[in-house]
Amino acid sequence: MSSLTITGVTKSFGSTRAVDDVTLHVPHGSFTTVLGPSGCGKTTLLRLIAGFLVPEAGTIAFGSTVVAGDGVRSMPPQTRRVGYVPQEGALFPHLDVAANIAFGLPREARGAQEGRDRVAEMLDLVELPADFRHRRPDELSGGQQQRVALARSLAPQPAVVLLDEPFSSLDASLRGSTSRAVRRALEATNTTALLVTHDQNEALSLADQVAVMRAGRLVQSAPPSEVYLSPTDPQVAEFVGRAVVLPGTATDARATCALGEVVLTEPTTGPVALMIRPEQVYVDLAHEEGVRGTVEEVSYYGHDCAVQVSLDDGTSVLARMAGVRHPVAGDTVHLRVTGLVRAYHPAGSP
Ligand SMILES: Nc1ncnc2c1ncn2[C@@H]1O[C@H](COP(=O)(O)OP(=O)(O)OP(=O)(O)O)[C@@H](O)[C@H]1O
Repeated sequence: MSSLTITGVTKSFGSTRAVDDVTLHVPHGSFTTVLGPSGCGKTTLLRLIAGFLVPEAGTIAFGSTVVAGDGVRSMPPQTRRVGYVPQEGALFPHLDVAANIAFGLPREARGAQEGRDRVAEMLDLVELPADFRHRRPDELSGGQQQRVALARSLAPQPAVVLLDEPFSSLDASLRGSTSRAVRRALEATNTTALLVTHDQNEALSLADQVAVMRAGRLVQSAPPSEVYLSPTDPQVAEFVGRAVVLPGTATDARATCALGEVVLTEPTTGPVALMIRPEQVYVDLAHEEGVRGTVEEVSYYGHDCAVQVSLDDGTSVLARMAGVRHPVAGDTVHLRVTGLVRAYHPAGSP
């Protein structure tokens, strides 16, 4: 295993810059998710790392070994020691689970005890029963197939594992349990991994580091809580979750806006856009503390609910609260902001 370092990598298709000057470091043994909307260049980035594509600028290094770029002859995929887990359909349908997992092992190991031991070890690692080794892929559920695909990619002890939306074909509950099992397997083997997704919850819940891409560029890479609570701009804020963005005026550590006074993550001064997460908006049903508004709509999800409130000044604000006791449309409520708020200066201002 080794770290992965991408420096100033660019790749175009005709006039489309699919990956534009991307720099990203994935530390040894850590898990990074690459999050971005459709067409932002996520798959192209993975294909560059795997060696299926060659960058026109920049370098890609596994540990201290440069595998592509800067005058180095691009190392072909088969010599890069990369494990690749695609969306679905990755397994060879005519081979059983054991043969699929052993596929990437040296030929002499495959039929030998060494290969059988490695298959058993990998099945255990991805939390599948040992007797699954004799099943064919069509005798497995989608989630089990993806676990086998991961086992196959890990068997030859790759330097880096790349996962391209590996859970996108699974239904919601299977998706959660499969992704957590995959995460545990990668952690147990101290594997350096990069997972591409357009699912915000998946990106935030699995990763040590989230790399957000937009139109070919990497716009932020940081731990999940930092991307969520301190996104680099309001667009990232709205992409990684629901956000209330309000105009305000900042004076040092505080700012005023339609929701009253808020405390800022970093002091600043002047006109700002304030990014408030809906769960930071406290809905007071019992007291008349905070800014008054009228509930327009309540979306009830069981564990929590989303409450759309129209303030007396006409500003519409989304709040998220526990589903145990909630208001109904037409109720008068009072809102106040809890926790720290990120302020952005309007484009063009210092
Ligand atoms: N082989 C290709 N030839 C021409 N254009 C391509 C090629 N591969 C990708 N592109 C273009 O490059 C851009 C980035 O594509 P890419 O597949 O990397 O995006 P993505 O973020 O993975 O999207 P999705 O989430 O939909 O899979 C898109 O505009 C796409 O049309």
